Amino acid sequence: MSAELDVGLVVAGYGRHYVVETPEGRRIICHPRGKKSDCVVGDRVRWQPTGDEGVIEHVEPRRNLLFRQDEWKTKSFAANLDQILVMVAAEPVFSESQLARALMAAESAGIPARILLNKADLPQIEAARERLKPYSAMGYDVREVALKARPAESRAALFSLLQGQATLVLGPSGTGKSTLINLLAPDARAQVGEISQALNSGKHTTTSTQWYWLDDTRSTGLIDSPGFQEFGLRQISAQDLPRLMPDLAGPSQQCRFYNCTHLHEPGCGVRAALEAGDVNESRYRIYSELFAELSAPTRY
Ligand SMILES: Nc1nc2c(ncn2[C@@H]2O[C@H](COP(=O)(O)OP(=O)(O)OP(=O)(O)O)[C@@H](O)[C@H]2O)c(=O)[nH]1
Ligand SMILES: [Zn+2]
Repeated sequence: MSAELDVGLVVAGYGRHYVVETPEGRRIICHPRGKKSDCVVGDRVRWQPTGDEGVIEHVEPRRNLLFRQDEWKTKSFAANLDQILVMVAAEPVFSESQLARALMAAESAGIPARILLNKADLPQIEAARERLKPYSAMGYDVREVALKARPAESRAALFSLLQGQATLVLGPSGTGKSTLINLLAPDARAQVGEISQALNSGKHTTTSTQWYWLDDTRSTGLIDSPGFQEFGLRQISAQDLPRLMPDLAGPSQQCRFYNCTHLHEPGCGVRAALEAGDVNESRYRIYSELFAELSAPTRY
């Protein structure tokens, strides 16, 4: 690798096209060298100009990478993250399994995660709060906002959480991700810019991963990624599940058998904690479902 190559940050990815930002803030369309498209938003890269565009020659080693994996494919969200903000809302009713999976993927990648509960102005907030109680009890930071109903207050509360960090926002459709981006990065459209709009013509803009700066000094980054249906966790082995679930980790140390599956063995610490009410039933159900899913042989 030549030291003369320019450095850059990957700020958007559209299939095989990437947008790379220079340290001065200029954005250039780049293509990776070779066939494999192996860079993701958040990557630090070395590139060189080829006319108006550029070629990515080298991807710097990553600090971390958040991805999901099913039987057939691995999908990367972003790299070099400081934290993940998993968004849910009072309505639509969120899937606890999806929430748990996002948190476990983050744990497995070694990235801190927080939970953001939106639409606190709606009456359904009570039920959502109740469902999130086990998550605060197991140590997750759960914040409530009303992005649309109380924007100024929500903005202030979020800024201190995000300042100086690179944060990936994950959340199902309808939770308020666009509302969040527009509230925190009022120039979001301009940041996506003509380059990206041209690359993305014909497609809906939220189908690509996009990095937004929240401040003029470009030190606070918010990354929005496309919605998805399934959050596969094939990168995790069934035996590793309790380690990635903070409420099960402790009890699983108490099991009589070192290779306890926590499903039927005598002297199981996890099931004892479940019976004592220290582990929530829905969490145990999520564990059992994931255990079955990750223990099943791949079908091809
Ligand atoms: N009541 C209430 N509604 C909100 C709040 N924040 C956002 N909404 C509404 O929730 C709906 C979804 O918000 P979006 O920001 O479009 O959600 P999204 O997550 O980007 O959804 P997609 O565009 O489908 O990915 C919109 O109708 C918003 O007006 C809030 O604080 N309270
Ligand atoms: Zn056990």
